Amino acid sequence: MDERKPIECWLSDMDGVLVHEGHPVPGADEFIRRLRESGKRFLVLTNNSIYTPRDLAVRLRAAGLEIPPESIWTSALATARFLDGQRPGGSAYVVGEAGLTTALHEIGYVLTDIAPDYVVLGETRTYSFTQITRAIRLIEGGARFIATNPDPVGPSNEGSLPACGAVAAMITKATGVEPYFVGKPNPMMMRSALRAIDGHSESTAMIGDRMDTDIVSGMEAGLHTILVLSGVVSRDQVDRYPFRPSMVVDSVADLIELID
Ligand SMILES: O=C(CO)COP(=O)(O)O
Ligand SMILES: [Mg+2]
Repeated sequence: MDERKPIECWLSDMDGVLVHEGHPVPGADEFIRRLRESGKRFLVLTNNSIYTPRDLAVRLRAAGLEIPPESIWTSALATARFLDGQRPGGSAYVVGEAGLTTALHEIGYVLTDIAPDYVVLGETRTYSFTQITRAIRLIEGGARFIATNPDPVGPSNEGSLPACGAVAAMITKATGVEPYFVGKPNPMMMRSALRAIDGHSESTAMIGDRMDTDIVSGMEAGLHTILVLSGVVSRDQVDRYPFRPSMVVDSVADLIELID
C-alpha cells in the first residue's frame, strides 16, 4: 500500500471478491466481520444488477456475509438514479431481473414495450431470445440504449458466465447502436459511492477483481486500488494492462490485517 493516508473507508466489489455466484470466497466472512467491528465506513459496489439490495443482503447472509442492504450499491440503483436525472417519469423496456425493474419502478418509471424512451439491459441468468429481439426492434425504432454494466463475463465456481457486456455487444452488432453503460468504470458509480460513505479519495480503498472496471475506476478517482486474484484476472495478466493497482493480493483474506 503506498504511503498515503491510512484507509478510513472501504469500497468492495462483490462478484469475484466476496462471492462467486453466492458461494463465499474463503476469508470474506472474516473480512466483513472485522470491517463491521472496526466501525469504518464501507460499501459493496457491484455491477451485478440482478438483485435488489434487500434480496442481495439475504443471499450474502446465506453465504455467511452480514452486509446490510444500505451498505450495497448496485449498477441497477445507479442506472435508476441516472435515468431519474435525465428523464424523470420516463419509460423503459427492460431486459433484466427484479434488481433493475424494482429500481426503475421506485423512481416512477413505466416499464413497457410500447414506444419506450429507453431500452435498458441489465444482468440476468435467463436471457430470452424473444426479449432481445424486442429490444433490438425498439432500438431500431429510436429507443435510447442503456446498459447497467460492461462486464463481458462474471465469475462462478464452474467458470465464466456471459454477462451484460456480452449481450450488449450482440444487440450492438444487430443494431449498430452502442449502449451507454452506467456501472463501473463510469465515474458516476464511483462518485455516488464516495458520496454515500462520505469518503475521500486519499483515504478510501477500492477492492476489485476486474482491472477494466473496479481498478481503473478506483485509480481514476484517486483511490487506493487493491486487485484480488480470486476473480476473473490472474497474476500473469496484470502486467498486460497499461495501469497498475496499488496492491495485488490473492484474496480479500489477505486484507484483514489492513483494516485496523
Ligand atoms: O455481476 C457481475 C458481472 O456478471 C459483476 O459484479 P461485480 O461488480 O460485483 O463483480
Ligand atoms: Mg467482480
